[in-house]
Amino acid sequence: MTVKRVLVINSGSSSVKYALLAGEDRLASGIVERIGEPGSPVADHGAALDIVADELAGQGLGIDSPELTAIGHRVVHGGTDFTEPTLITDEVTAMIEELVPLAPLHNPGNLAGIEVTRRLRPDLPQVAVFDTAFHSTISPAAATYAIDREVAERLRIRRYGFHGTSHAYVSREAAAEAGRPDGNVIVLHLGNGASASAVSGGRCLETSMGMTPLEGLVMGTRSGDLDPGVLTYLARTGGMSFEEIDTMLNRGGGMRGLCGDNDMRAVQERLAAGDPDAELAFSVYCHRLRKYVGAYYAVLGTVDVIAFTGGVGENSPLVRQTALDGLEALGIAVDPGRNERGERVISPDGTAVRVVVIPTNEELEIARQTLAVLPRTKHP
Ligand SMILES: Nc1ncnc2c1ncn2[C@@H]1O[C@H](COP(=O)(O)OP(=O)(O)O)[C@@H](O)[C@H]1O
Ligand SMILES: CC(=O)OP(=O)(O)O
Ligand SMILES: [Mg+2]
Repeated sequence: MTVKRVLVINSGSSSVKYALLAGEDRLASGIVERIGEPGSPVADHGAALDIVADELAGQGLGIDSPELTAIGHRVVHGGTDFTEPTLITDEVTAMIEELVPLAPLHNPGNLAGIEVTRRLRPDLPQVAVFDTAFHSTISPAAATYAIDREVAERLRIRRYGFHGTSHAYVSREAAAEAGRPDGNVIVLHLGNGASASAVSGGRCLETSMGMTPLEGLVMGTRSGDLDPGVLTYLARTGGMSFEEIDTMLNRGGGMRGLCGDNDMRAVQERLAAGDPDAELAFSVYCHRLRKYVGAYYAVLGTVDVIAFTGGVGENSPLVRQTALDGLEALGIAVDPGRNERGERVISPDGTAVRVVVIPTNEELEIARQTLAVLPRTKHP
């Protein structure tokens, strides 16, 4: 049996990541960054996809390869229309287009990627894997904002949640490794964007991002949770336009807003040097995390595993230690030696809750979900 090859395209707001997988093996992968930023040679997502195509061709693994079975695309917002990976047709791209107002920073880039690869390979099945899909199981109690119901329904305002591919992959790995595939897991996905989820028996019960990827944890450049009264105050008294407010919260908030640096490595270097702005930023970041761990403990009732993932979660012992500090009464603790050495299990033996570090693999999960769709559908 030949191993099926899947090309995965992960278009973000300002980057495109790609990976070519043969079964579970990565044959090639890369990233094109700073798309559309001032001074960047990469003008838009179309230009980024050209670079991806060139890089693959340069390794003899071109998009035109007859060995390719399918192409899988990350699509950030699937609204309530898409709760499963979906074979891409003209009708599907039109529906993704309709969701652009709900994810203006993300869905246009996803669509640009889809357009390029469909043009290059109209013969191949292409599948959309949605960030929101894994969270479609959260209850009405968790999904509903307490605002006017008619307005909310008309404008599709509710909690959708994001990073679902990562939460699905990491929660499954964490539960299986703990010997508790039906267990309760809290996943902390800490990258540039950051989100938490509460998962029970493989089903998502709660997640920290909301209608957009702005709610919840403190992120690199996004504020996370905020009193909604701040928005009206900024407009009415601060004299800011909605565009300015949007930019301030999405691109000039989070760690960047608090201390000027959005990269956690830089923040930690300044912290070590005693910089008070970095100290405040770091403490706000970790306090918010600890608060969500406590909240999701209550949502789940009992917790088997807490899993850290994403660039910060995988690489920062200091964040992991600080975020879970003082939770011994809940059966949560971090062993300093294991944590510093970056071991897979970082809790001490004998504690009730296992704390683990699991590198996320969104590309592998997208490839798996892409292949899972194929037997169920016929490429038109
Ligand atoms: N050794 C490290 N220590 C602390 N933070 C790190 C380290 N390595 C990477 N990071 C942080 O990871 C973040 C990027 O996470 P990543 O998951 O790669 O991003 P994305 O959300 O774009 O996929 C950055 O804030 C970076 O500072
Ligand atoms: C949805 C989202 O926040 O994605 P990212 O972390 O890639 O920006
Ligand atoms: Mg990411």
